[in-house]
Amino acid sequence: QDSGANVPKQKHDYQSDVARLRKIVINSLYSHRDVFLRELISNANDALEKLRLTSLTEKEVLSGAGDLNITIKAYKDEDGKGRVVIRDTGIGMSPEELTANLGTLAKSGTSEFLARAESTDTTGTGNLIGAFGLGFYSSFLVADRVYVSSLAAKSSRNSEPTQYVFSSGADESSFEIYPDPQGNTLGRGTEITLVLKDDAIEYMDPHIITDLVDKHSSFASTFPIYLWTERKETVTEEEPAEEKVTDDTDEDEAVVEDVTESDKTPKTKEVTVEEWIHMNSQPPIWMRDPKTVSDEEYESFYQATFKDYEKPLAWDHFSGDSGSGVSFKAIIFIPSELSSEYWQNPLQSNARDIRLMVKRVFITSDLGEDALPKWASWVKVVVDAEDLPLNVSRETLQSTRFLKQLRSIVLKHLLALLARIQEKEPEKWVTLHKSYGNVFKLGAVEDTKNRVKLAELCRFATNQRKETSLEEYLENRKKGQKQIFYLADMGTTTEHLAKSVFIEKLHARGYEVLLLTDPLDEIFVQNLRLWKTVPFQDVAKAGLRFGDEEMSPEEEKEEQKKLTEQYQPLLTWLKEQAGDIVRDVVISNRLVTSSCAIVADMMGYTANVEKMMSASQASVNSPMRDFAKKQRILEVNAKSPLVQGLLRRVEQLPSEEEARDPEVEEELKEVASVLIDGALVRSGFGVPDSNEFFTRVDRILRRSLGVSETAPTDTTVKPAPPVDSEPLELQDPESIEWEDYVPGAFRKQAEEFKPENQIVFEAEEIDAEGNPLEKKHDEL
Ligand SMILES: Nc1ncnc2c1ncn2[C@@H]1O[C@H](COP(=O)(O)OP(=O)(O)OP(=O)(O)O)[C@@H](O)[C@H]1O
Repeated sequence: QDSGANVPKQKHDYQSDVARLRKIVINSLYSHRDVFLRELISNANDALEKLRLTSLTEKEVLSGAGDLNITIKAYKDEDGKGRVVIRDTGIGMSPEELTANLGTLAKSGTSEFLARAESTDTTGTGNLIGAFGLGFYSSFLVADRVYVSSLAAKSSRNSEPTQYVFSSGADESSFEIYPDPQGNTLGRGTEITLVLKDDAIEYMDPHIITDLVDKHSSFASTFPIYLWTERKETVTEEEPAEEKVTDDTDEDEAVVEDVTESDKTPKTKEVTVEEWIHMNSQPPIWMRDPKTVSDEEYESFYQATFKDYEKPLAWDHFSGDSGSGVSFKAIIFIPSELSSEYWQNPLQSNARDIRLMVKRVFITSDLGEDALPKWASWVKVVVDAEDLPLNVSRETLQSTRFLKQLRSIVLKHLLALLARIQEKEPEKWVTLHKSYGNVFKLGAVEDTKNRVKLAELCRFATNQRKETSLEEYLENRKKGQKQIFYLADMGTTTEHLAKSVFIEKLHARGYEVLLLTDPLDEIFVQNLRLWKTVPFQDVAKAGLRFGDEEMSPEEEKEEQKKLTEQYQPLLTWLKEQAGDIVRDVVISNRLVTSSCAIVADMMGYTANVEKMMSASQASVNSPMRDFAKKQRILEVNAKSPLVQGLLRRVEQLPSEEEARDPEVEEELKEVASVLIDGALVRSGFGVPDSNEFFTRVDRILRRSLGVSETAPTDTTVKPAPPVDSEPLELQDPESIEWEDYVPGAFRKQAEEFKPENQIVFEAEEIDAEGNPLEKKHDEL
């Protein structure tokens, strides 16, 4: 490949993001130069896969070149520069595609990546490449100049393709596209020629190339990858060696066999034997016996196949028969982390990484929406089916029985793998749970078929320990306990929940309560309703039973009745005061130190559910919601001196109209309203009017301090000056040159404003006429 001096060349500027990316690549990634080879091999593999897929419906694309393979050749050109040429017989690119694919970046998250890479030092950038992948631009890590020659596959849309060249130097801000002066030499596909930088000449060494392919790319392709080599051999004159292109080294050994039988010493000479070595000749790992595959091989395979630069957390390699007569081999992988994209929209996420092969030939990784439930859409799977027809289209595939069976096969193995980690690998389990914990809760809600297994994987904090499974919770239940107690308040901390008024008594008595802070938790318990026949009980709701009550429910009712009679005047009076907020006022059996609390009735919403509903906006004005909102009960603690005191005061209120003292009544009402609002806050609800609430608190405080309740606060303030009628001098908005916003720029500016970075000016103060003043300031 050379510059093609006599052909018309079109010059294009790189899109600005490409220019930025190339700059990062060239300037700061010296220590990651090796990545170029795997990136180019991976692109070549993708192009071959695309060709093979297209050929299922359009045979014509296969014309032009024979085998589907990738070749790598390194040599010195006539100028003594090292060149590495990577060629594939894949789908190829038209000149328009060369321009669009290599001159622009179409990846999501590009700008964010670039901003992060630009603001990090070189050491941090390695991780960033890991997360992003540099693709084709990594060529410029090792090359001064890159030529990409490409001939698109023949198709109905492009029946006479022409071979074009993309050419660009590492230091250039533009690239050129022109017809290949050598004509259509490729037959089909793409050839990338890297003119190596002088300090990257080591990449010509076949041993280094072989090592790199072995380490990173031997699993990147199911197509053969050949490396061109030459070696010196001594052969007899009669039988000179020929150049061979073969993937079988044995044949070449036969070529050099000395077969001379003459008694004369045979004449020998040294010849150069050129040979294509097949570098990835092992069968794909999913076809091998799991016992013969090392952990490193699984890891490299996963990284190359799913383009994840992190190693997988765990995997399971198995084979089986689907029951519908399809035998298969499969590996499922759990990525080290759940991608952050997942939680942005978990209910929309479809499995995109089930790579279905038929007899080693990749068919598709898009098996439709129902390929896996949403909770498991992150799992990476390679599955090779022996007995499916090779030309299955996606539509027919989706209706095959095998696909439905595949779903349950994958889920069964995934759940077994998760359970195995939980049981046998505590450290890995902790890591796994950190990333996937909530996925199991989502799964238990979504996937009713696997609900029990998924719920077994869920963990919750409690008032007694950092973490428990539902199973462990039940093991710790107290005699007679027939409910799983929980308290949910999304967005708070478990420490905060542990101090809640609702668990006062349970905690004091030694009962364990699940403390749920994630929005998913409430949905989880509401859906499960019970675990192993034991129902969940929201301790912020009516219906709480400890299970060891000494009295029978009848006796309790009797006792409650007595207390209620005793406190009736207070209960009735409080109900008048709190009529807008609660449906009833009753004596509590859940409070120890707090004077009162507001609980949701069986049909009502707890504070947490109310929060969730406001967040979702789903049914803001529904009558059901209004009804449920009013299903709250004010519970008062009969043992609280405050409540007892209030009862006494209420009892003392005269009933005869003429004896009533409105001032005393007002004062008492104020106390009650603060008590009720306080109960709302304490129970996690919002107060209807917080301003009003604090005004009342203010009045009560004044009273307790003996300060006049009516004395006004001096509220005079300096009013603003009159409206300024002078017109402002406005700048023409068109003439303003706004700088493009660069993420991270504010942080940079803030850094610059640190005191040590401030510039100190020397200046003198001047009067209105511009004369210097006597007093000098040395700093401004
Ligand atoms: N050998 C090739 N044959 C055909 N098309 C190619 C080849 N190499 C690159 N391309 C095209 O150029 C595009 C850009 O390649 P690049 O390597 O920069 O990004 P990518 O492959 O999309 O992503 P990444 O490599 O980071 O996963 C590819 O998507 C593909 O369309």
